[in-house]
Amino acid sequence: MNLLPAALSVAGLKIRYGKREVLRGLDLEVTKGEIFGLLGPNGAGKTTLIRTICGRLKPIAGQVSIVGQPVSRQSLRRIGLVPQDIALYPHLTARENLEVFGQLSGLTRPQALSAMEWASEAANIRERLDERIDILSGGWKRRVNIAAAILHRPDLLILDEPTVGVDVDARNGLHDVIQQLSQAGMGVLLATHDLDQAELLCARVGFLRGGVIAPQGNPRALIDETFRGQREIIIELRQNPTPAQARALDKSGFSPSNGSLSWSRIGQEADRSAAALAEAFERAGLSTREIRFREPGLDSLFIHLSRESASAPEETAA
Ligand SMILES: Nc1ncnc2c1ncn2[C@@H]1O[C@H](COP(=O)(O)OP(=O)(O)OP(=O)(O)O)[C@@H](O)[C@H]1O
Repeated sequence: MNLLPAALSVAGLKIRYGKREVLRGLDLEVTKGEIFGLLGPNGAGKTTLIRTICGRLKPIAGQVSIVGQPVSRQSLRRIGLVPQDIALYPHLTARENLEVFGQLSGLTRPQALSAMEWASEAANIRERLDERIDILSGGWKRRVNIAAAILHRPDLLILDEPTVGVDVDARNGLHDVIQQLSQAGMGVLLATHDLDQAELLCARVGFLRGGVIAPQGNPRALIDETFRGQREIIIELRQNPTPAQARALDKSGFSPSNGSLSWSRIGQEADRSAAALAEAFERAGLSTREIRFREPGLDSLFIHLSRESASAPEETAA
């Protein structure tokens, strides 16, 4: 049993924009040392949730606690936020940026120096400290942004899409940094569209849809519970389907997975049914380049849940 307060605890959170309730009784807990992956389609409310946790939006109901304390000037200081857009001074060096952020977070000069030392090590940016931000690549900027956000050693680190616009090597470097910060005891809330990243880094993930986070759990366990041994069939087409063909594919349970040439569906089909499927596609005027099967991943679950949400009726507050 964990008797320490969670890094973040959200209970029954409701947020409304005008008549539209975007968060409808949302519950979430991120423990210290945990990386929680916040997933959800565009417009589901991830930014709204992050803004509420950071005290920028006032809920109409529910509570947010940061290390056991309700949102206040004091408790907000225990959060480090790395926003989606790089928030650094482009004409200053990484070191100068950290100095500015150190001053802004109210640290004395000696405290700021030791914080800079620690944060540069933790974000692995020592070798670039004296370079100007505007000449750094996306990955390095992101790491400097993380260093700036952790200067005050927060208990909760919120990362909003940290690997957007970052190449593969830099993405791996960022993953190492995030993992080390969680191992050092920070709770990490990672909002991401990168499902491979979530599967790799997060012990738990949650899908924000319909104003709540459901389901939540270990990625592998959620995949196994949902698909129960079924496999994903992926069909690569030779040419884009017409709108009518795309509608027919959608009706048969297929979703486009990577542009409109690749379609996938979860099913019971065995390898030997690939030929029969290819024939059925040919009859519908769709020539197939490849049909393959694989174990479903978090991306398959995401597509499955997004389809479910899309077919659910939209609710509006009275
Ligand atoms: N200030 C606002 N006034 C009215 N509606 C808003 C406001 N901010 C966001 N919304 C709406 O609330 C919903 C949730 O928006 P939000 O930006 O939180 O989603 P998101 O999950 O962060 O999306 P994305 O992944 O695209 O960043 C959207 O339908 C959006 O249009």
